[in-house]
Amino acid sequence: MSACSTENKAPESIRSICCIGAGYVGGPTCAIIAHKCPEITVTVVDKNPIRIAQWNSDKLPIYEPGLQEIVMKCRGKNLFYSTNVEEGVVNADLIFISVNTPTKTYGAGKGRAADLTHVESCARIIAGCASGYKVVVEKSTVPVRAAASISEIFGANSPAASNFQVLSNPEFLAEGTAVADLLNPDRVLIGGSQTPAGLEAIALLTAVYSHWVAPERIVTMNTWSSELSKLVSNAFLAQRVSSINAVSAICEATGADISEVAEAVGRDSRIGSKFLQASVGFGGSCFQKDILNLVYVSECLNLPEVAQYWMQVIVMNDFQKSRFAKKIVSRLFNTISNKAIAVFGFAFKKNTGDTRESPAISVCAHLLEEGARLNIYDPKVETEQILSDLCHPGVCALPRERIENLVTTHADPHSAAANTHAIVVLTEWDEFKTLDYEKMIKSMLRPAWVFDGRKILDHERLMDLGFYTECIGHRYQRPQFYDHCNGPEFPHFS
Ligand SMILES: NC(=O)C1=CN([C@@H]2O[C@H](COP(=O)(O)OP(=O)(O)OC[C@H]3O[C@@H](n4cnc5c(N)ncnc54)[C@H](O)[C@@H]3O)[C@@H](O)[C@H]2O)C=CC1
Ligand SMILES: O=C(O)[C@H]1O[C@H](OP(=O)(O)OP(=O)(O)OC[C@H]2O[C@@H](n3ccc(=O)[nH]c3=O)[C@H](O)[C@@H]2O)[C@H](O)[C@@H](O)[C@@H]1O
Repeated sequence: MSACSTENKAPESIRSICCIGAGYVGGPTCAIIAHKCPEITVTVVDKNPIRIAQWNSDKLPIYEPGLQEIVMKCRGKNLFYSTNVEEGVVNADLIFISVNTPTKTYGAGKGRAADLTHVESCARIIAGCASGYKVVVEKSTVPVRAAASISEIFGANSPAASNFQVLSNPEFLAEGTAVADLLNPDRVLIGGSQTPAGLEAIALLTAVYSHWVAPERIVTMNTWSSELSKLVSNAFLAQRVSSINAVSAICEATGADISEVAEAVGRDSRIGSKFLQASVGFGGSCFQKDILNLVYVSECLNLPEVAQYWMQVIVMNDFQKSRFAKKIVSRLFNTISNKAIAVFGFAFKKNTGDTRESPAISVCAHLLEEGARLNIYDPKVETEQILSDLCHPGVCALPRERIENLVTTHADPHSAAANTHAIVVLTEWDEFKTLDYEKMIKSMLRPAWVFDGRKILDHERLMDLGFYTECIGHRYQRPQFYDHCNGPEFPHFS
């Protein structure tokens, strides 16, 4: 397959890479490495045969703009996908561990700590089959000092593995922009032991990224700083979203506009304008999990005030999601039982089909528990995924059969909106901005509502067309309607 080093000493350069984990990170990252480093053989391995078959097919398992073209260009040349994890490991100079590290759902640290089962299993597989010189790179997001556990597993299981160098190289790509982020990263972070052998391994990995990343963007540091920096980066980003969302509630109550406030605040160069887009709440597989991880690390270090500080970011996010869902019920005369509602968007953000921790899941669950019938449209999320998310234990109090009865997925937004009382926008897909709302309102029941959880629609125009609207962070109702809705005499029919 490839010529990796069989000796114990470091090769002059990395010729062969294996990535364990063909997911949202391993897949795109390795495609870019293969694309930019034609002399390196890159093999992505995964224990999930379906995922590997999809990577080897014309329909990739994940949607990322620009990814398909790069995979098609490199696949079969220097980019391979396989279920044979051991073979991939044995043949590589450098091994990325890019497996999932979800929040623990059992035992010590349940609901907070990162579940490192998959990382540990990779370490044991590597220790069990690899020899010669290997650089093992933590790409997965892990708690600080996880690399020490990997080294310990190596040392305890195999004399050969006790010399493997373990680096931390966390990934900062965002879904939907993974290709652009990987091609032009703000920084590549590499942490390693500050010994001669550690520095040698850091240099080898640096040389891989140097094929396309400028030297000043490759930051090296000690392993623990690198591991912690990843958790802290996500915590800071999520904290900005929760901060602006907290202010959005004040805007809705006062008549201030969150976009104007965000612009005014973000114009301060010390604050900056990014990640100040108010929304129905942040989602995605990582923000919540990584903050919980940070909370758990803080608790374990007997720093309860630090733990509570970061926990508040999640508390605010939960508040935002439930505040939005409750507002929908309230505006629809406090009862949505048996009312049809169109849901536009189910992915956790635009340009991805990923629904992990999507705010749409909890908002839809809330509406279903109130008895609503949901017509869901998302351009990239499959029906089975939507049902599986809503029927997942602990998400919605209703039995699966009832959820399946109440939820209908649609292949186009116009059919989703027909005969409904309201449209609820939960993902900021660009196509929602240019839909024919004039045609749509004619097929809806009156009053026809739009609840814009992403602040992407032209509400003045929607109101001209006859819609009543609600939007995160801004009051759009005409004054007389607003007074009616919010006054003490607001009718309660339930
Ligand atoms: N999704 C994202 O945008 C980002 C994720 N991360 C981090 O990267 C890591 C991976 O995340 P995703 O790619 O989203 O996860 P994912 O769930 O999409 O992919 C992980 C893959 O690892 C495979 N796997 C697990 N254990 C295995 C084993 N022992 N042998 C072979 N394959 C195994 C699974 O089958 C799965 O296909 C996580 O730690 C995450 O926090 C970091 C930055 C961005
Ligand atoms: O570790 C990870 O998994 C990744 O997590 C995030 O990336 P991602 O979750 O893919 O997407 P983001 O663009 O960060 O959006 C996260 C959530 O916040 C929401 N968001 C984001 C920005 C904003 O201003 N407002 C807002 O509500 C998005 O809609 C989405 O639901 C980080 O941006 C990446 O740097 C990191 O690598």
